[in-house]
Amino acid sequence: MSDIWNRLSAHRKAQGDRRIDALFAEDTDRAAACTTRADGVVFDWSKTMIDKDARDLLIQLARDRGVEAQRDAMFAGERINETEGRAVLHTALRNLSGSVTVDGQDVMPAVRETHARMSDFARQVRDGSFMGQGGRITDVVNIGIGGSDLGPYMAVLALAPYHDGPRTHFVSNVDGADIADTLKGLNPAKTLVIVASKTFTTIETMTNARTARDWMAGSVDDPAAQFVALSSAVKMTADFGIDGTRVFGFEDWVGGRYSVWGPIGLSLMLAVGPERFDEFLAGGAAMDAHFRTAPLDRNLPVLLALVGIWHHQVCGYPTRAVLPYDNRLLRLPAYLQQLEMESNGKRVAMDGSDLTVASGPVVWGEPGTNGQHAFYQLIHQGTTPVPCEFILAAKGHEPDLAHHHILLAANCLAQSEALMRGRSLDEARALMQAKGLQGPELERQARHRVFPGNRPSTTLLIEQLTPFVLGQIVALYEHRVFVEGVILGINSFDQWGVELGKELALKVEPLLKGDASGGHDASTEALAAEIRALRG
Ligand SMILES: O=P(O)(O)OC[C@H]1O[C@](O)(CO)[C@@H](O)[C@@H]1O
Repeated sequence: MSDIWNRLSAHRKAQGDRRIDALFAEDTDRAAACTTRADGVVFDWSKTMIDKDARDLLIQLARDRGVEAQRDAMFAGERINETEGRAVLHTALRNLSGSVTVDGQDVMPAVRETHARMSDFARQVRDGSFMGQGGRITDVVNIGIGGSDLGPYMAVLALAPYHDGPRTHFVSNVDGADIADTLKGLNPAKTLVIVASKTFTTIETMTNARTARDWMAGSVDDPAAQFVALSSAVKMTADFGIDGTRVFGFEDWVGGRYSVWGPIGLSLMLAVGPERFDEFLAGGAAMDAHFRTAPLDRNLPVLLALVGIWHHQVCGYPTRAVLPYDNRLLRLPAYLQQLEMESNGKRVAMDGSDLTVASGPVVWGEPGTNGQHAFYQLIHQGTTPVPCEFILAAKGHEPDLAHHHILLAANCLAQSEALMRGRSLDEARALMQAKGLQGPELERQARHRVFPGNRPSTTLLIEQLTPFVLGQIVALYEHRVFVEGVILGINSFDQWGVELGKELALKVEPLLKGDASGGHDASTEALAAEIRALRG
């Protein structure tokens, strides 16, 4: 562990049982001093135990770990994904007027050409000049998993007020229930199926794609004519029978969980239209520009990452809750789970040595106010603090329901205030006294009503959830994950940890079919035998 990590942990220890609210008492300017802004996005991290010394140490950590140099290397198209020998250039997909070279070759003409083809295709589907074999396309089914599902699904839900294209559905799970429930009620002759898979080999996606093709073949003469492929493996899309005019390719320097900005975002483009999609890209590009130019101590992704590092690696809190007070960000926590846990859930550093600090935290969450009636009990009174990251828009999209929005916002602010302040035993006693209790019963009841408080939270405030702002938010989290990865010294862009389970699933399949036996542990063999018996 380097000196700076030791100093951070010594500083944390020295804070002892000091409280967050004491930091406000000491510094009346704290709320403003601990608020970082980027093009209308406001990030308040004042309700944490990051005091001035901790902040300086964290900024020093980012500087020492080479965040600025690594950031510049990423944007310059260097092969920073060393275990896969790839550049990391999802940022190129949202900066269409830019120029980036990989191995001396300008990659932007191809990016622009694919974007233009996608936009043309989306316009044709939306205005009816591209039709299904039974008429105008009414429904789009995106078949993909992981990054080929979570990004577009999250964004389509988030931008519901802008959705004026065909209905959009998402199928990801290999569980037949997913595709069966989705296709039920759809007219195959008016449905467009998108097979979204970077590799075009992912077993869940290819199984679902074949099922969709069979479903369509029952109703139309040429099912492949209503299929679209989004992939880096263009040859495999041809083998599946999809005509090259409906194949939108992308390069291997776009990681799956970073791919919503390009062809994998086609379902979003069909839903909201190419112009709104471009606003989403512009929001991402604006956050890129901020990330590239703002000094570290005023850099939003850097500050967000450092707050994460403080809570997980320094304070040792095992999880992080993302709590959007915006029902349309329903899938954001799931999207961030992949983005953060697939990127930074690694136990070795880039050079193969063991990490000497903890890897990324468990990320989870649910929109407020629903979560308040489910798991906030633990957040307020459980024994392990959970740093909470609130996300709130100042305005909703329903002017007639503004009173709902005020209530929503009031709940969000109240939760962060309650987490910080808590309720002391004396306050709880007073409450019980007011109810007429006394003696040992008063004491017992009061103890249940104590909130320890001093629980950290941050608030990300936006004006309204528009396509541009959604782009800013997604790019913000991408860069946060990148900065955390650089500080931890890991490669945030590979995902070897998903391979073993995939390989073994292929070996377990024949066991379940009764075509093979042996080669597995006794528990797996016994469970497979039980399943075979139950299936009859
Ligand atoms: O787009 P593909 O190649 O089907 O991959 C889907 C997902 O599978 C993974 O490779 C591993 O689960 C993810 O990184 C990726 O987003």
